[in-house]
Amino acid sequence: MSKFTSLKGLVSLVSGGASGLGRATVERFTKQGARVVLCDLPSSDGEKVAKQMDNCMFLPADITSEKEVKEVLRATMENYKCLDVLVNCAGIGVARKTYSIQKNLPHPLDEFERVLKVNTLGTFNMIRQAVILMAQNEPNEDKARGVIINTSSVAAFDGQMGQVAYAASKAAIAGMTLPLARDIGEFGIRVCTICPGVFDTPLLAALPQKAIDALTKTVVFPQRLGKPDEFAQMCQTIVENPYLNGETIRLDGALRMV
Ligand SMILES: NC(=O)c1ccc[n+]([C@@H]2O[C@H](COP(=O)([O-])OP(=O)(O)OC[C@H]3O[C@@H](n4cnc5c(N)ncnc54)[C@H](O)[C@@H]3O)[C@@H](O)[C@H]2O)c1
Ligand SMILES: C[C@@H](O)[C@H]1CC[C@H]2[C@@H]3CC[C@H]4CC(=O)CC[C@]4(C)[C@H]3CC[C@]12C
Repeated sequence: MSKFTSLKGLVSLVSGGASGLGRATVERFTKQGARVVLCDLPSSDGEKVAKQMDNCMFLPADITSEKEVKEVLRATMENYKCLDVLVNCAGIGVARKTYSIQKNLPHPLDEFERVLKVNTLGTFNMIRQAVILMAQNEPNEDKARGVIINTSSVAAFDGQMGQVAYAASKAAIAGMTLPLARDIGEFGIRVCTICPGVFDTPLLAALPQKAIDALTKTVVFPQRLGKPDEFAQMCQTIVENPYLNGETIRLDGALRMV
């Protein structure tokens, strides 16, 4: 069976794999026979989560650190001799308006910078180093060597009040998708980005229940929060469809945030 027609045996690196959408991706990929490197912060549940799964190892790193990501990729090569799939799930959110007139305070610049650094720079840091490994892979019959999946958000297009930093960071990830595909297509590496709507994860749980209920009511169909495995299923679909490249895919039940 040609490589990438199933997840079986593929060496996959999932950032943010200790929680939420990343964790669901690690679970689905390991169940489908992939060998998975779970990358997350040292302070995360990464070690515990990896131990609960077959063919999964935890390699701690802050995705914004060039040195730490380089070490994760080195260790991936040492343990698995290659890297086939990268799924970038690691990310943070913040709720902050551009200007709080009540406090006469503008959006803190360091907060804006932090969100862009983790979500956008961190995602690119993973990609720029993973490509080096993928480009060394033996190509399959279709000359394919690797697949990269990024996580943006519907906020990239329907950013709400208080989400200027988050929306900017996610719009940048969506904006990177096509130029990345153009840059690394010559190595046989495909790039796609998923824009999730509202999914039932610890990140969303930071919202008050009333706000979660209000957001859920704006999902057209099915009118419920997304299940993290539905995100993971989209990751599997992207890996297994060799003609899907350079695309940004909304996965949101037709939600358009107001
Ligand atoms: N949950 C949603 O409704 C939703 C919707 C759209 C997009 N997203 C995006 O999906 C991704 C996953 O979100 P989630 O809901 O699973 O969140 P989550 O908080 O459950 O998981 C995020 C994971 O990323 C890790 N992480 C954060 N900063 C990191 C860093 N610097 N280095 C390494 N790991 C880091 C965290 O430790 C955590 O394990 C995020 O990028 C988020 O913006 C989530
Ligand atoms: C579509 C999703 O990416 C966003 C929709 C609502 C956002 C949340 C809004 C409240 C924020 C509170 C906070 O300080 C942390 C981040 C948020 C939970 C934020 C995360 C992204 C979503 C879920």
